[in-house]
Amino acid sequence: MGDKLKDSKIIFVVGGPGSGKGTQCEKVVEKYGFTHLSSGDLLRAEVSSGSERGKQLSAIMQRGELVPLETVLDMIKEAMIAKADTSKGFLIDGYPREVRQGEEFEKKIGAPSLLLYIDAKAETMVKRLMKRGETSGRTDDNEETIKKRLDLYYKATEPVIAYYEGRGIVRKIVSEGTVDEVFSQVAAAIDSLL
Ligand SMILES: Nc1ncnc2c1ncn2[C@@H]1O[C@H](COP(=O)(O)OP(=O)(O)O)[C@@H](O)[C@H]1O
Ligand SMILES: [Mg+2]
Repeated sequence: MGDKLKDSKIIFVVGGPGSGKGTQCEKVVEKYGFTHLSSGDLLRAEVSSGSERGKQLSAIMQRGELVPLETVLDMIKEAMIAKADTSKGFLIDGYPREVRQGEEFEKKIGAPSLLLYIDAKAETMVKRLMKRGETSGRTDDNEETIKKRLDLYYKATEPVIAYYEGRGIVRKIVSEGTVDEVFSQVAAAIDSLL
C-alpha cells in the first residue's frame, strides 16, 4: 500500500499559525482538485470524537505545543491511504512542523515535490488569529496560546523551510495581500510544477 502513496504527488504547505495555509488550500482544491489534508483538522476531528486519545491531544493543542510525531504522522498516512485510489495529489497542510517530521514522513510515505512556504509577518498572523478567534471556537485562538504557537513556529518550523530549500523545492508565497493576490502566487508555483 505504501508504494501507491510513493507515486502520488505530494505538496507540503508550511507556514505560521494564521499565515493563510488553510485558506489557500481551499482555493487550490477548487482549482486543481488535489486532496487537502490539514493536520490540525485531523487532530480536531479526533478531539471532537471524544476518544481518550482526543482528550490528551486537546490538552496539548490548547497549550499550542506539538502533539506526538507518531500520532499526527499516522493520522495523515491513514487519511492518504483512504484517498490514494482517487486522489490527484495531496496538499499536506500544517505538516511538517519540525525537520524530523519531514524525515519520518519521507521514510514512511514519500518525498514532497513542492513545499509552499506561506510567509506572513508576525503582526499579520496575530491580527488574523485574534479575528478568527472571535468565531472559530478554537481553544488555541487566544492571545496566550497564539504567542506560544508563534514562538514554536519560529523555533521548530522555520528550520523546515531551510531543510527543503537545500533541495530546491521551496516556493515562497508572500501572504500579505488579499486572498486572491496570495492565491495568484500559489497557482503560479503549482503551475510551474505540473
Ligand atoms: N504537524 C503537527 N505536529 C504536531 N502538532 C500539530 C501538527 N499540526 C497541528 N498540530 C497541533 O494542532 C494545532 C493547530 O494546528 P493548525 O490547525 O495547523 O493551526 P493553524 O492552521 O492555525 O496554523 C497546533 O498548534 C498543534 O498543537
Ligand atoms: Mg489551518
